[in-house]
Amino acid sequence: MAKNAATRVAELRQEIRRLDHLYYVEATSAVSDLEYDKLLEELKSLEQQHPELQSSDSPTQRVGDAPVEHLVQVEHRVPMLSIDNTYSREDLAAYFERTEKQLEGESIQWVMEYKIDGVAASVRYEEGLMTLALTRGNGNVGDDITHNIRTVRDLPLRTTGKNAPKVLEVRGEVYMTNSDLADLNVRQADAGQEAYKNTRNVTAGTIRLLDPSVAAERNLRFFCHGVGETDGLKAKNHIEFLDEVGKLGIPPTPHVKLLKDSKAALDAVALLEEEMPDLPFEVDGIVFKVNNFAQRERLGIRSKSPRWLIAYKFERYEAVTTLQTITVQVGKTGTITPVANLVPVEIADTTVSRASLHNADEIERLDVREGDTVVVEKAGKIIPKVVRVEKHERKGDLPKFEFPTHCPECGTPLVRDEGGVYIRCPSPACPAQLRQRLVYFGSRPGMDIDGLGEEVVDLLISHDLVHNYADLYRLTQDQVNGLVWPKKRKGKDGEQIDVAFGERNAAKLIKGIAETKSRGLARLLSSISIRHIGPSVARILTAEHPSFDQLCQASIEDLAGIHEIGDAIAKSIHEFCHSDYGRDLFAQFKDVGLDLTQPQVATGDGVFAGKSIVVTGTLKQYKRDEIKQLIVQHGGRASGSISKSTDFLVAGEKAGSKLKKAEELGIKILSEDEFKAMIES
Ligand SMILES: NC(=O)c1ccc[n+]([C@@H]2O[C@H](COP(=O)([O-])OP(=O)(O)OC[C@H]3O[C@@H](n4cnc5c(N)ncnc54)[C@H](O)[C@@H]3O)[C@@H](O)[C@H]2O)c1
Ligand SMILES: [Zn+2]
Repeated sequence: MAKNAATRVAELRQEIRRLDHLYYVEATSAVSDLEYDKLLEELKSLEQQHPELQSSDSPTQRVGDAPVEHLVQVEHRVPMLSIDNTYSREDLAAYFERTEKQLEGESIQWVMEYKIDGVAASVRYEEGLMTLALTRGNGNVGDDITHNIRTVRDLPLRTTGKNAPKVLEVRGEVYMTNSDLADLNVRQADAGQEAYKNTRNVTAGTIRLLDPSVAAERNLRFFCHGVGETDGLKAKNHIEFLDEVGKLGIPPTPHVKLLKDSKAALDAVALLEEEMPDLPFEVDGIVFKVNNFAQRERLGIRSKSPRWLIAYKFERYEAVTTLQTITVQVGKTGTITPVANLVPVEIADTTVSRASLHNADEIERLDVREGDTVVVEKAGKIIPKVVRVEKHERKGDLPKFEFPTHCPECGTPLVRDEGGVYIRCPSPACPAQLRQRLVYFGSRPGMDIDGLGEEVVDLLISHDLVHNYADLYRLTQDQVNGLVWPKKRKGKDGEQIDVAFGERNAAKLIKGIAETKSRGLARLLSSISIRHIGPSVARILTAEHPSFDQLCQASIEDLAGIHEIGDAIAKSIHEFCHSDYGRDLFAQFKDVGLDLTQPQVATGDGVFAGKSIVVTGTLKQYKRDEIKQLIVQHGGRASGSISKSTDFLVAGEKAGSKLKKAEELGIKILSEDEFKAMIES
């Protein structure tokens, strides 16, 4: 075993050194960062399991950069370290937990920043004058790149303001914007030279050139995100530091957020992820840092990275391909999304043939046209998107994309959301919206239909069994039994076997649907995706107009006159009631036996207020519907099945499995008489 491990360790070290050389010296990469980090992780864990194999020159112990021969090497006064990284939220959470343990009993504020995908540099100011700029090198010794850093226009040669610190070494990222890269690539093409793949590669290559005029032309930029040797700095934490350097005229890293604890930090990841696609520069992740300098000191350093910060990296991959056509899709609630249909291209082991273009404004912004060469990116779990157009490769004058004016599915004229960027199909009968709507109809906040989830909805639609909500109530056991799932099962000999929906599931589904017939008008109205009509609005409307017919008789003024009902709601419900679609749908609902009235109760009142009650067995004094009505009238919810959240079971004669289950769960059981006594009390 140890022998195998030794071989593998040697193999890994050799491969990682090769990749390091390509990455740091030649400024290219043979594999993705994720793949590289996996190799490094494997090496680390082998070295941990086999301490005898550890060695100080292993790539796990060193910061990767290597000096360039023709440049002058200078020792760092304070080492420039690496950052430990993770690709998963679980690991990130585990890191926060570890750090909190190390600083037991203290509260830790976290700073969240983008991890700019550029090249690290340390820039030294003495008495306000830029004196030296170094690459990170191997962390202890870097290359002198002062001549190139002087060309970075957003870095001052002399700091602004009065009280310049005696010594200030700012650490940060030299980077290039995406549009500068696009311009550069146009110039490259004009000169008959190859395009640069990404901004980081160009930047890494440029800052180490001897002739500074190239760097000047390429418009490099800088963000400060850290600090090296200092004398005379006032800041006690990172936020103060960024503020202080900003006042000196040095650009601090942007979009910084201060989070009060690790929970807030985890929640905030989504904020930066959301803004990411709109940034003018590349980022490859998010960095979290302990804000307080004294706490950083106490946390200290491990082999090659400080303990007080971590990089949460995105798996990010790019590819260049041709955009053949742009089509539009009708999505959730009618939103129209443009989609790029691409010449299939491999990105991160998957073949990508479609990518999102988000909305009409995005098409405008990218100025993307059918036939263009485009850069497609797949970052993390995000769906692939078109990040930019290689305009210099556009052949001739391609026509601009015309956004459709009518829904491609149902032909209804499209409308732009008030004030929004989205264009929607406003037709409630649009078949493209059917799936989303049925899924919501069956969900908990909707009609809460037992057994009707996304997959079942898909199955029913694909077999052409439902075209609207009412069709659900027309389904028969026979129709559903034999439905076959799209995914097959593997048999003993590897053969593909059909999986049928099955009798039990079918019975359960039909029963689950039927049980919702008595949910009442309010629930029904808020389940069928009428604009502005959610559960509470529906309850208010039906309290005033307790049947669908009464609701239809109300004028817009009547409706808008109801307390808490505004004009937009009044208009929306009125329009619905008087539309062909609305009338027809409710005629069908009536036809299949849905209760289109709302029992009158002061919500939250009555003996059963907030309680869930199930009825079972044969009752002597009440009909089923009657007792359910009574439950609702007394503030309760009549439910079909027993669960932990059931409060009472009303058990008549010959009560069977439900009674047994209720007993097992310790649910209070009421006889008919007890029930009667309660509502009459
Ligand atoms: N694909 C390959 O072949 C290959 C080869 C070698 C290295 N790599 C990648 O490089 C990584 C190792 O490089 P590294 O040690 O430079 O780590 P790193 O690049 O992942 O992170 C450290 C650097 O992030 C920069 N940074 C950007 N924004 C920052 C911010 N807001 N705050 C702090 N720092 C910020 C700093 O300059 C710092 O030096 C590997 O984990 C791998 O992902 C890839
Ligand atoms: Zn439509």
